[in-house]
Amino acid sequence: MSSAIRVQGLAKRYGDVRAVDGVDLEIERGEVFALLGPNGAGKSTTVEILEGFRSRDAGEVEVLGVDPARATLDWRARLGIVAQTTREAPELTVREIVRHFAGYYPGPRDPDEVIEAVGLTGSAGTRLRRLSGGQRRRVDVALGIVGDPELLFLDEPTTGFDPEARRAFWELIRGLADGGTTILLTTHYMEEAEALADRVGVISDGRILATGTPRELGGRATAEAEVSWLDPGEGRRSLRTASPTQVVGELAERFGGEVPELTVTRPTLEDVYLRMLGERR
Ligand SMILES: Nc1ncnc2c1ncn2[C@@H]1O[C@H](COP(=O)(O)OP(=O)(O)OP(=O)(O)O)[C@@H](O)[C@H]1O
Repeated sequence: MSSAIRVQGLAKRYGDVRAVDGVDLEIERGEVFALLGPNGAGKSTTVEILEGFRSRDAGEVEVLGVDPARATLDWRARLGIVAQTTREAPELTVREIVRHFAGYYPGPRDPDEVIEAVGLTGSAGTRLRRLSGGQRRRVDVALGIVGDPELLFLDEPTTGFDPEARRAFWELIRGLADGGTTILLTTHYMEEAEALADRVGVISDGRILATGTPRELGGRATAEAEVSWLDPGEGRRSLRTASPTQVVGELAERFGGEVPELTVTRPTLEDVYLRMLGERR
């Protein structure tokens, strides 16, 4: 299978600002890829170039085998885009707007099924202006997937969701991924990247600092673990070690069984992400 997205040496300037400064990126078909980076890192600029909404200054870009700078309607119909929320058509109901958007695509999904998939069946007859922020966001997702896209762009999809809605959304995205949809996600939530992404890329100042699976990024999988426990005489103790199993074994022997308040942790995705950004500055 060919790549869904292939980017080489991508660059874009706004005046003196190098918003994207030599990005290389390859995303396989069927992959869920999360692009992580602080505000102003160049995520939106990169994604909008891939979507064909922004021009580039340099670099090679192929999305579903097509250069987005020469986008056609056929190509566009193969993409799904969930951008930041718009507030258009407040008087339409959920069902009306999903049906309306389905009409733009050659092979749309069943609108009622899509409404069900985003958990809005109970609000299908409700006007958009009456929905909560989180419900409105689900409509955005419904409009992004109603065309049955091969490639879905999700820009900070769960901002403003409560924890339950976020979990439900993750299930929806996993279902799409299981069905073979390629997904490029931007998010500021590390747990979202960890829950959904096959691979993540960290971008800062328009450059990719690292890519890898969430488990392995920045040497996470092989990083030292921290073993922590409560020592009755000395209070909370902790120890960094490359062999936590051995340390826990020794502690268990010392305590003759249960080690009080024992925890074993490795750096979180957020830890390695923040370290990478810190080293960059
Ligand atoms: N239309 C524009 N005109 C001028 N500068 C821009 C424009 N769009 C973006 N920039 C600048 O380009 C840089 C990258 O912005 P971009 O929006 O791509 O970042 P981002 O990673 O998506 O940030 P955020 O997480 O805040 O959405 C920033 O310095 C931004 O100020």
